[in-house]
Parts: sequence; structure tokens; C-alpha cells
Amino acid sequence: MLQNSRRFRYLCAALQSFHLNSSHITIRNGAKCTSAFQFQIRGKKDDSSISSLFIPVQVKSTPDDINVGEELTGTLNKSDLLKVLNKFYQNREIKHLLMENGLDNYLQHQAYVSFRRFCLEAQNLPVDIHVVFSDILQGAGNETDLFPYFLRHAKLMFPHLDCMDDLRKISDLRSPANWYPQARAMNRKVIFHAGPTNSGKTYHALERFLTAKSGVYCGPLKLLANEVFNKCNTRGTPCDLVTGEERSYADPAGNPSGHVSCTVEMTSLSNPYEVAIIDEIQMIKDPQRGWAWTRALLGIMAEEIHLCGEAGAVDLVRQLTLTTGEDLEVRHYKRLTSLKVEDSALGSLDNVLPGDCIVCFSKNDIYSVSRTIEASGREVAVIYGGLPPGTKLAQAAKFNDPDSSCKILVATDAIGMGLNLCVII
Ligand SMILES: Nc1ncnc2c1ncn2[C@@H]1O[C@H](COP(=O)(O)OP(=O)(O)OP(=O)(O)O)[C@@H](O)[C@H]1O
Repeated sequence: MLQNSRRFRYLCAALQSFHLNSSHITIRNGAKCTSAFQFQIRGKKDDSSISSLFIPVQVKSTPDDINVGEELTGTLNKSDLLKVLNKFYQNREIKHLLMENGLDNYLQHQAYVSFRRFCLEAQNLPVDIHVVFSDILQGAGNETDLFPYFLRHAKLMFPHLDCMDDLRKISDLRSPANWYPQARAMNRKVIFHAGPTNSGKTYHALERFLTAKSGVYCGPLKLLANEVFNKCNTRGTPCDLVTGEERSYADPAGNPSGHVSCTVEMTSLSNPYEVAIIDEIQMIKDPQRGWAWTRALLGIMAEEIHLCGEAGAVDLVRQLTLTTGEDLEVRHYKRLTSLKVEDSALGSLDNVLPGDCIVCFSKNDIYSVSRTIEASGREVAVIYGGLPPGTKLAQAAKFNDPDSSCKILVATDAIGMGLNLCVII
């Protein structure tokens, strides 16, 4: 409905040519105005009202050769016109009506000055205005009869008046949930799989994903997106891969599949899916990357959204689902294996056992630790953030393979998020 409305088309036309530089924003609307409609940011000293930011379009009269108004109702005396105009402008009800039509005191004054000049300086007034003035002067009308003509003039001067409601709506950033009207139009079901790492959260969400007609998996790492992509295709569900660097199609001809595994920043908000998984949802709190989880949670067009992550994020997600008006189902999980803390320190790298993982916090440490272990004749798998996803996956697969001679993993904390590794704990 909105798209068909004149106001919306008008707004689009205005916004189509929206130019921005550091000090000056201009909206040019060639469709209706004879000159540019400017929206200019001025210095701090100016009126704080937003209205003062609009520079009026100059409205010029386009007189006919023949003064039809004069032929119909006779000549108008300019000083009489001025009296009518002043009376009109001082009328309280008129002021109130103008306010209701979006003209605050500032705009009213601007419009009045322009309308007065227009009426007094025009050689031939437009016939409708001429007749109305004539009626008023002859006692057959009231100065309030000028209202529609004044408003028409004001709207020519300030084209934004016609699309103010739409401008207000699109510039209101207080409710992010409303930024995604297509998702809001759906009846989405949100399920939070909450639990510690290695508790089977992603496993259960993925089982649902694999059986759905279509789905999107949104992961925090290229590595995880790759893992799901491979898992899905191995299980016979064609799935594409989309990361910032890579795009792979299950179909060799390059036709998109119903399932997509992507990094969360690459999530498409325009494709409808039956199931979506947003993994590691607690990342929504991350100051740098959290926006991508928020965007995915609020904007994904999926009938069923599975969020996997730490229970600590439930409250925040619940608050967000309150803003979308959606119910949140929380499923709690417990660790599948227990953690055991050693009584004594490792002491030396000679004491590293098969199934151990040494976590380092710099690439230099990775190199020195892996070299030391390899020097003692033991094979090592290495994973750190800078490795290409394929290499990381190959290293993880080598370490996980029970038949491989590689039993020790040296990695940075890049392995901490979601990657399934057969580390003995
Ligand atoms: N019910 C199950 N049957 C078979 N395997 C399972 C089951 N639940 C979990 N697993 C396996 O256990 C491992 C850990 O599960 P999963 O990745 O789902 O844990 P998670 O809670 O999502 O961990 P993280 O928070 O680290 O992502 C995976 O290899 C998964 O395939």
C-alpha cells in the first residue's frame, strides 16, 4: 500500500538524489520543484528546531497572458490584499491548522513571507486565488478560505511536508526490530539451545537443519562454516558455502542450493528459509562483531531460528525477542564429558601425551612449541587464525582421525569457538 502512495514515490524521488558531504546535505527533487530543495546542516548558532535546516524552494508565479481572474471578478487592490493576508496570518485557528499540517512557527513564517510576496508581486494571480481574494473582499468569503492555497504554496516551498511521516519513520533508529519489516511480517519461532561447550547444542540444531527443506547456518568462523558445509554435503543435503572470501556451490553448474552455510556477517536477509542456525549467539555482546549477530537475529527470514550458545546470553536475547514480539523457547544442555583439572603442572613438553592440545597465544609460541615437540619425533597438527580455512580443516581432520599418527595439537585460541576436536580431557 505504502509503495503505491504518492507520498512514498515522492520520498523515493527525493532520496534518490541524496548527496552528502561533511558539512552539507542536499536533497534534489527534480520531479515537482522548479528548483532544488535543500536540506542543509548549519552552524550551531541557528535555531535548534529541525525546520530551520530546510532551505525553502522559491515559488514563482507562472502568469497566463490573459488575467482570467481579473476578467471574471475585476481588479484587486494590493493594499486590500495585504490586509486580508495579515488577518489570515494572525488567525489562531489557521496557525493551529498549519501546525497540524507540519508547519511549525518557523515554517509558517517562512511560508507567509513568501505567499505574501507571491500575492502582492504577481502581475496576474492564479485564477483560483484571485477569485477567493475577490470573494473575501466583497464579503462573500472569509480570510480562512485562503488556507488551501496557502498550504499548497507552503508545500511547494517545503516539499518534505508531503513525506514527513515517511521520513520520520525511516529515520527513527530507536527500534532496530523495525528495520526488518520482512522478518517482522513472518511468524518466526525462536529456540535457544543453551549450554556449555561440547554439550550437543549445535548437534541438535544441525539435525533439524539437515532435515529442513531449506536452511541457513550462520557461524562465527570461516572454519565452522566450512565444517557445516562439508558435513551437510556429506550427509546428502546440498549446501553452499558463503564467506567473505569464498563462495562455493554444491551444484557444479553453480545453481544455488536450498541450504547455505555462511559466516554470520554474510547472512542473507532477503532469502526465506525454513530453518536458520545462529551459532555462538553469545557473540552478540562482542563490541566489534556483535552487530552481525544482532542483525541476523532480528532480520533473518526463517520460520524457525535456532540459537546456539552460552546460557549467559539468554536474558539479552529474551529482551530482543520482546522487541520483535516473538516467543523464545530455551532448551538447556549439559556437558557431554566432564572436565578434569590436573593436580600438577605439565613441567616439560616431553610430558605431552597423545590427545593433548597445547594452546598458545602467539604465532611465535606456536612455531617454537610445535618445533620442540616435532624434534622429539612426534607429529603435530597446527591450527591458528591466519591459516586458510581448508588448511585448518585438514589439520583438525588429521588430529581427529584415530588412524592418523598425528596425536598432538598445537593451536591458538582460534580453536575455542565451536570447532570439534578430539582433545582428551
Ligand atoms: N546426541 C548426539 N549424538 C551424537 N553425537 C553427538 C550428540 N550430541 C553431540 N554430539 C557430538 O558431540 C560433539 C560436540 O557437540 P556440539 O558441537 O553440538 O557441542 P556444542 O555444545 O555445540 O559445543 P560448542 O559450544 O563448542 O559449539 C560434536 O562432535 C557432536 O557431533
